[in-house]
Amino acid sequence: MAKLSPSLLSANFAELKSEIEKLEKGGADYLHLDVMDGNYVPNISFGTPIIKSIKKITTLPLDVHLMIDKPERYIKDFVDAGADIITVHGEATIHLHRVIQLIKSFGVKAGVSLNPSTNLNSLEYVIDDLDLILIMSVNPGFGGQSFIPAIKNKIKLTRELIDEKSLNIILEVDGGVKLDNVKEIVDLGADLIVVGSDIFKDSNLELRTSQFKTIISN
Ligand SMILES: O=C(CO)[C@H](O)[C@H](O)COP(=O)(O)O
Ligand SMILES: [Co+2]
Repeated sequence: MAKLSPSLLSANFAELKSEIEKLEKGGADYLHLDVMDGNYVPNISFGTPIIKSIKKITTLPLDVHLMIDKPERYIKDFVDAGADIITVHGEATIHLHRVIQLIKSFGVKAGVSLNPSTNLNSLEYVIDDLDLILIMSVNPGFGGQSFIPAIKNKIKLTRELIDEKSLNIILEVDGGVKLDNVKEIVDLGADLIVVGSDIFKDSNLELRTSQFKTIISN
């Protein structure tokens, strides 16, 4: 059964506590936290102080998606802030193997994210060490973009690779997921679904979250 990780990127940050409560009531399984540095991606979002505050008001696991250059510089800070999963971009570091080991040395789950144009083969020599693979289905940096259709095949191939090797890896899909395409994405083999704008565009966050949960649980 697939799980839901709402992205707070599209939340109203002045109402963060009540918005998180609504996501929890709607059945969210994780919270997806998009950290952007204005360098690896063109946008700036938020960092450790916000994550530390969120950790105090929720029991949901924090799924931290680092869209930052040289993420090795900040892994300990995100662990200390309360991250349960830390996902780095394979394209953002020269020493991907070392970063994965660093994340795992803190007892935190390690993920690698791939941009739409990055080949799955780039994970060949690290895949056995991963807890999660995040397939980007939009170019990272902004919420509210459209799902790139070519990524459907990448999701399918990633699922096949994980299953062929009998690996215990969560397959997460992030970007452009909406009520009308989420079923297809789950059927392609995704385990963890990120949804940002298509939840927060609805004034009833709890209902919208539960609608996604109903679809992905069936
Ligand atoms: O990593 C991201 C963007 O880089 C976000 O997690 C993602 O875009 C979610 O937002 P939406 O569902 O609106 O596409
Ligand atoms: Co994300």
